[in-house]
Amino acid sequence: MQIKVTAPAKIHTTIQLPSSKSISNRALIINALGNGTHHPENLSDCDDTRVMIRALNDDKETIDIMAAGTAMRFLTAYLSVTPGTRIITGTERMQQRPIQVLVNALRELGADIEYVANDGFPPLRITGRELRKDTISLPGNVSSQYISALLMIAPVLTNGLTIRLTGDIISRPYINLTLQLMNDFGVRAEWTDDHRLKVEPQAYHSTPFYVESDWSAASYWYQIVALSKEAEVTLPGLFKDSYQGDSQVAGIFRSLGVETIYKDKTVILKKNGKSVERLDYDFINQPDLAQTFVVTCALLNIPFRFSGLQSLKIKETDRMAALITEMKKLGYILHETDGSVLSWEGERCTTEEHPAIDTYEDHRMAMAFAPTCLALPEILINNPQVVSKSYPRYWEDLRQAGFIIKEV
Ligand SMILES: O=C(O)C1=C[C@@H](OP(=O)(O)O)[C@@H](O)[C@H](O)C1
Ligand SMILES: C=C(OP(=O)(O)O)C(=O)O
Repeated sequence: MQIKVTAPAKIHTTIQLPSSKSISNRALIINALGNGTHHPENLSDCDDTRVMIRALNDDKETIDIMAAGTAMRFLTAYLSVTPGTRIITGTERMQQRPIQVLVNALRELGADIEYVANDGFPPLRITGRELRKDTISLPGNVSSQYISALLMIAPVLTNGLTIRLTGDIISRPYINLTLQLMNDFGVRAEWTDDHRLKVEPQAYHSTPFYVESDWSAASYWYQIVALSKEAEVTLPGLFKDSYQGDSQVAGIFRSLGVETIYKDKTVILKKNGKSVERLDYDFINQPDLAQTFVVTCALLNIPFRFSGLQSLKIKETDRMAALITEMKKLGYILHETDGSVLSWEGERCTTEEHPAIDTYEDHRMAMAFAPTCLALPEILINNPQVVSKSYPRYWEDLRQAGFIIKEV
């Protein structure tokens, strides 16, 4: 399927964003580990949360988590301490996303995990058992989801867990998000130094919990305001002191001329037109925002150097390669350095006449490229349904804001 997206001249709208999938999936795992009696409220309705709910509620032998990285990693740890034998698998891409660091860590703690096909990758066959070892060391520079997965099971391990992280730590706000959620469910879990986490054995307490809106999804509305001539967008369900690291999007977009007004658990985005001349930023803590800023800066003609992007190669697609290829269709030549930096110094090539953006089964490719129609006559997006991974109503919300979306 392919759609053509055309932009309105002005935007003045209120958008109800999806709930955070990162918070939803943590709340679900913690609730299951604590045999919670309160069900988390306002859960995301996205694919990644749906597969998590299904996995926790069904007792089928094989669990298919499709493309959900959090579900794959969190459930691998969860199943390692839950009675029974299950196979966990996902899409073809999920079977190429590495899980060895987590499997090695869990095996070292005593877990029974086998690779069903290729060593280091899903599918996995897991038999739950008691884990008694209480210290583990693992690299912090591959995916923070491995660390979050270990942290969430840590309080129910017989002797608790001390986790030592080696190397640089990527996506640290997601580890802090996990600690925060554990805390909300009555468990003390904390950093004891910059590279060490400690959790004593203790029980989770069931508690009413309401999931906030998704700041990563908000980033596309910031982008829309930045690329519009005239726009004001109200986003209920977001607030300043959010648990989500991607709430930093507000500060970065401020330098691209978008002002954020915080008002009673609602934010209002307004264009102030005051933009920097170039943007250099380290995305090590907010990898999911990289696509939004690559596309926005180039279309605003703002040269950039974005570092800390090493994890982009193992996400829904190789996002570095996908960005380079698709931006070229729009006439922008990006450069990759050392697998972790993407930069653009203003170099242009011929723009394709009717560019059609490939989405590579990556929701963020579709969502970050659709707003380009604000600066172009129109944009074509291939396989637009990929947005359901995190933001199923994305296209409906664009329509509500005045965009015209037609199947071609
Ligand atoms: O823990 C989480 O909820 C997430 C952590 C990040 O992954 P990495 O830690 O693999 O960078 C992020 O990219 C992903 O979308 C969600
Ligand atoms: C990387 C992402 O998700 P995950 O790793 O959980 O599949 C994402 O949503 O951008």
